[in-house]
Amino acid sequence: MVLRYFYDLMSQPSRAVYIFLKINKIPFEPKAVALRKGEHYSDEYKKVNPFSLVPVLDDNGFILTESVAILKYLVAKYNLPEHWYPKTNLQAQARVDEYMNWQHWNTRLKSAYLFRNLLIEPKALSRPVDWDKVEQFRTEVKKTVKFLENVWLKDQPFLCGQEISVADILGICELIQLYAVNEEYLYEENSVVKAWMDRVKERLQPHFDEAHKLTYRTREMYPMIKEQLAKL
Ligand SMILES: N[C@@H](CCC(=O)N[C@@H](CS)C(=O)NCC(=O)O)C(=O)O
Repeated sequence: MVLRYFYDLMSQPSRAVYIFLKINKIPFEPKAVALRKGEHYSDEYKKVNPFSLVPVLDDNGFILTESVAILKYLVAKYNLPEHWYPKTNLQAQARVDEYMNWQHWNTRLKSAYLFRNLLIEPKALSRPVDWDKVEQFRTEVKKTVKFLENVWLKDQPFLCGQEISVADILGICELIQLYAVNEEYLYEENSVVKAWMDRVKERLQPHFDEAHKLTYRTREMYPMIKEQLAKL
């Protein structure tokens, strides 16, 4: 039985599932999909995912989209440890669900829009960075970081309790996207959030760094990219 995984490591939810597969030693056939080359718009890929998005899991013909659904499916299928996504404690499970629902419009939306406005859109559309918009999203990211500190991480080391869960993997993969565009000060200046990120990273190594090689490389190239964008 083959588990095939379609992903692009520049995609935050793709990295979350990738790290999760690795950390739990789940064997899979990697199917990299290069979003920058538009491979997700090919007819072949649309047969896998008509939404033209990554990530996608193909479990012997059972196709599943949406990182949250994929993570929950993997926990159940491989009977993974309770802390990733609680089974017996209904309220603990609901708390993880609560974060995963919250993050779509918060950690993910705000960080992804900032990243998009600094890099993806100016590059793809050959137009200068809209600095007013960037400032708006910086403010939004700061608000999200404050919520992480004052709500999710209030009195606990991980987003949903005393132990790491899938929520932490999703959350850190969204925030770290900002490192690629030199905006990491937005979360690093918050000591509670920074300590949480360090804690989560440590638990996910060496897979965290492996999954983020492309993010780190983008960061190295960002000063040059920024110079090019300034000339548009
Ligand atoms: N809610 C989805 C989001 C999937 C998604 O937005 N993927 C992005 C990459 S992060 C994508 O494939 N974008 C391609 C495009 O918009 O053209 C999940 O969590 O899996």
